[in-house]
Amino acid sequence: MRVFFVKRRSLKALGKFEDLQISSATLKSLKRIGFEETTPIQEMTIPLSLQGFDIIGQAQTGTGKTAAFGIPLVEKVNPKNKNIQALVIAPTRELAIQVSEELYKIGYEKHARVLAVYGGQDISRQIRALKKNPAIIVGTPGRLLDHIKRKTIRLNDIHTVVLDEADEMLNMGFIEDIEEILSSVPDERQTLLFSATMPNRIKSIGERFMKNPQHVKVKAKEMTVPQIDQFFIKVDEPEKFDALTRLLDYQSPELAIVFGRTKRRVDEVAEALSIRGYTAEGIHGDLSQGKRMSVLRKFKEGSVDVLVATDVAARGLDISGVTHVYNFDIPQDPESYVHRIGRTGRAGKQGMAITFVSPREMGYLRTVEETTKKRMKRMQVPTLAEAIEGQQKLVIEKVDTTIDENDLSLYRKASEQLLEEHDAISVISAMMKMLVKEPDTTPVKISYEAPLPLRRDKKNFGGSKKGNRSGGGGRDFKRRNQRSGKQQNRRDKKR
Ligand SMILES: Nc1ncnc2c1ncn2[C@@H]1O[C@H](COP(=O)(O)OP(=O)(O)OP(=O)(O)O)[C@@H](O)[C@H]1O
Ligand SMILES: [Mg+2]
Repeated sequence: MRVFFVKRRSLKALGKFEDLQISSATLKSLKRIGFEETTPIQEMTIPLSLQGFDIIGQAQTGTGKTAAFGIPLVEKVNPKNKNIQALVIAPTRELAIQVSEELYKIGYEKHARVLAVYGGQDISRQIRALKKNPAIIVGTPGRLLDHIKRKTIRLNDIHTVVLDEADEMLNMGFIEDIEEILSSVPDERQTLLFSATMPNRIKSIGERFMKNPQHVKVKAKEMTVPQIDQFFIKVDEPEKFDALTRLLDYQSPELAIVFGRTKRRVDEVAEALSIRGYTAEGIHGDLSQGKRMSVLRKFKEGSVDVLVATDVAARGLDISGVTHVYNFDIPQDPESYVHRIGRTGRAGKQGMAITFVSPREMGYLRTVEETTKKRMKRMQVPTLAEAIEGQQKLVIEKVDTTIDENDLSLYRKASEQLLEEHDAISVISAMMKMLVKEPDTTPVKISYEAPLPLRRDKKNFGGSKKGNRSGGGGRDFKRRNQRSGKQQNRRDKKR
């Protein structure tokens, strides 16, 4: 196995798509999308993929892995062939939809037909769509298997299989489905695995399904992108909700995702935020597909500005405008942390991630830091005064733009009258008070959630960056990885 390393930190471009032997039709599609230059993972994997190599592609979140596998995939599609030629497997329905949309855009000029098949959508509708001869199928494992068993998907002509979020797909919750799907695909195929994280244990599982895989890793000092400012707040479980609302008031995120550990947690936090006057909605695996899609749509449009989610939204989702990620509960796995916070700071944009950690969970925090090779800075919960100050700043910004962008002549007379009766500061203060969303203390119900079990080994607690990376974390991982399939399934059901 050859290992390629490219030393680049983020989305900084390396080269031109024109130099990568891509057809003029696809170049035209890329132009239409607005991709001008390649990202490092694209630069490195597209030529190898076009040459037919099996690839394990690893690069930080938000650095263009979808197009890295998508462009060669589209290039290799023969639009005249009526059979399915490529398969992309993704862990969640929303991600399958998103990837299919991006492939559609990349394949637009080549007329490469793309179809997403996923659970929760009427299967007969999918069967009708499958009869229209899509060349590329993007799907979730369960529904793909369903179609394979019904023989509504024929895999004989498939030349490429992509596992997006490969480490997740090869983990215990999904591995059996993946094995079954791959056994139905011709052996003479190209297999591509992509993810921001690729623990060695999982990589070797992946290699079982590959021939002479080329490992392309965009090398960076840290596993997370440098544009994400990472903080933690040490907070007792019962204080978490008020800490969250203070942060939301103080930081006024454009769009924020709050990750919770369980579905109940997500429901309760979303409900409690709504009661306190935020436009928040929850998303998790127990909701109907229609509801999941409508929540996500509202979030993308900005009519919901806080999305409360389980790990179902942790991987792959690319929603522009997500400025803040809050880990209401610290994730159990460092990989989950990397993907969760990677919902912000995408495509070179700035982002902020704040992780709540209860005092006895500090071991998990250190394990995350050891894996990502990045220290989180400690932050304090904003004070009430700071929260109000944050809201005032928002009002001041709004006032500035209103003055800049509007004709206010109709309001002058009333304003002058007010100023005859009161001094200017009193008038403005009163208006500020009316406009500022003052912290709300309406009682809400958040059930107590026990912190994660104490990590036995708490090595590397000090401040040294050079900690023994396989210390406490390594041992814990081993224990975790030995969980039975049943336990893993239970974990999957929780989200
Ligand atoms: N060459 C490019 N030029 C500009 N923008 C790009 C380019 N390639 C991808 N992007 C944009 O960057 C964003 C992130 O891309 P993508 O979703 O593929 O990231 P990813 O590496 O798969 O992240 P994750 O690990 O979270 O799945 C998307 O909005 C995508 O449109
Ligand atoms: Mg991705």
